Amino acid sequence: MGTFLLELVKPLRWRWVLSAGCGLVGALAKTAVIVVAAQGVIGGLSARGWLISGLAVLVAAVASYGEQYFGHDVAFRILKNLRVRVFAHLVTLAPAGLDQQESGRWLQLIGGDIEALEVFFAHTLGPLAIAVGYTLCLCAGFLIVSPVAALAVLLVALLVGAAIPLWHAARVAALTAEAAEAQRATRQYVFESSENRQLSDQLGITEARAAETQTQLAEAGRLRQAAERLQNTDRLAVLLVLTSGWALVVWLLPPDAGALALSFPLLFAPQQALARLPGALSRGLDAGRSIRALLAQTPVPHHEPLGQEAPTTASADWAIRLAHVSFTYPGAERAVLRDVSVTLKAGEVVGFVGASGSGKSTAAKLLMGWFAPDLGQLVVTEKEGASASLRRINYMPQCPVFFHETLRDNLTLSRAQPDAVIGQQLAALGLAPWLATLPAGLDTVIDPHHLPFSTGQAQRLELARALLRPSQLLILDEPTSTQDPDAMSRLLAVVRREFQGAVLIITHRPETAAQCDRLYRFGDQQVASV
Ligand SMILES: Nc1ncnc2c1ncn2[C@@H]1O[C@H](COP(=O)(O)OP(=O)(O)OP(=O)(O)O)[C@@H](O)[C@H]1O
Repeated sequence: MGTFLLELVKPLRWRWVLSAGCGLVGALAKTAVIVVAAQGVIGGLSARGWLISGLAVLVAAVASYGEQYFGHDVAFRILKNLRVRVFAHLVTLAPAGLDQQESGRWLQLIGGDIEALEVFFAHTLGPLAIAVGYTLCLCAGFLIVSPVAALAVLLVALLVGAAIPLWHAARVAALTAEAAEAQRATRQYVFESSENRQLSDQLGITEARAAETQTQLAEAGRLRQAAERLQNTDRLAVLLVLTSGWALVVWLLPPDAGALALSFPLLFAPQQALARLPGALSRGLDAGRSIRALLAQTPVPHHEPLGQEAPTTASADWAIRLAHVSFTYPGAERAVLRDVSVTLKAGEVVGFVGASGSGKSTAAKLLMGWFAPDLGQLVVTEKEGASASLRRINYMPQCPVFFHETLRDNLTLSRAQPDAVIGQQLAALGLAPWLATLPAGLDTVIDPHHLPFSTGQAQRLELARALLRPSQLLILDEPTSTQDPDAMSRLLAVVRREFQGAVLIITHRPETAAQCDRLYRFGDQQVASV
């Protein structure tokens, strides 16, 4: 873990050293101001004393600024670098690696863990380095006056800066872990509730979910408050250590070191700043562990990436085939498919039918190259059987997905495409009358939480999106589940007319299956051609 964290800060080490250096100089300058002021209280200040304290105030101010500036510079650069790395890695894991993963986990990682690491570098490592350097300088200062008093200073510094924070951490560790878990669960719940707001409205459970969110937030708050309360006992312990140390040092110091004796209780601010260190340290280490685990996650073996060449439509000879394929999901014990072969050819509409869980979507994912088969092959051919690379595939998932963008951008996925072409596609799918009701037309901004269309229209819009993007294979996952039989026939007729590539339909509906050219029936790890 240490190596991973050091690796993050390595390119920024000089900025970090500058921040810690400024912090140390600032702390020493503040101490000089305190001692000179104590001297003033005891015997009045000479002109030299005023000059020294004036200079020390100036140095302390500049050094504090430097510490904050460089410290935050390091922290925000780490924040940026980590976010870029994590997002880039998520892209390499998608889609198979993110399949069936909890969104709350990603939110916690991106929102909570990366920020915890930023805090770790800005408010944990820096103060630790400053406190260690400062304690050494303080002991050296006292050593000149009295070696025994220097030992007492070291003891107080260790108690305030290490023993009390560690004692605090031991009591607070379980609470912190529980609070982090509560936060993750709350994020997942809030995320799901807002994503499925429409469904909650339909079922009349929106208020119940809102109340549950309040309860979860209150629980997370309660855990945080419990951790805060523990700090009061720490403050008391620090007060006790400082007053006993003070009495001891006053007794040990020679009479002419009155300024040091008087200022003693105010000399341990850098050590007191470490009060929360172990908590932040363990939170930082936990966050580091989850981020490292994500970055170490290797992409699921999949087919070679889709070709980068310009989008293409299928030639008449184009075909894609799973040949004698067996597949078990990573970590699962039972194979979903065993020695299965299916072929899809340009111009054909093929249906996958079979019971729920029989492996229809899995076969589609293998065709899309999300996963590589354990045995057998994914074969793509064109022009009289010559092998070809897997190019553009369009997948229309069961649940339509819309972004908070204009209708145009939702349909073209931000590619330049003439409005006339989009309009024709919508008209072909029977959506022209609906489009005419939108005052802003294609410029209408779609709010994913308040969709301005029905579920059936949403599926047709998704199909329009798929047809607007030239591809060789179009996979429709239950495309007609919310369509009435007439609308369904029209929809399939449009697909046949508008699309030249191979079409795969995954369906449970006999009416849809009846309209396919060929069917594959899935069941018990096997597939039969019907
Ligand atoms: N990412 C995954 N990781 C592990 N197991 C999975 C994953 N996706 C699906 N499965 C399992 O693989 C089996 C086949 O699932 P699949 O989704 O392919 O079935 P299906 O025939 O498409 O079902 P449905 O008609 O309900 O969509 C099921 O037992 C399912 O639980």
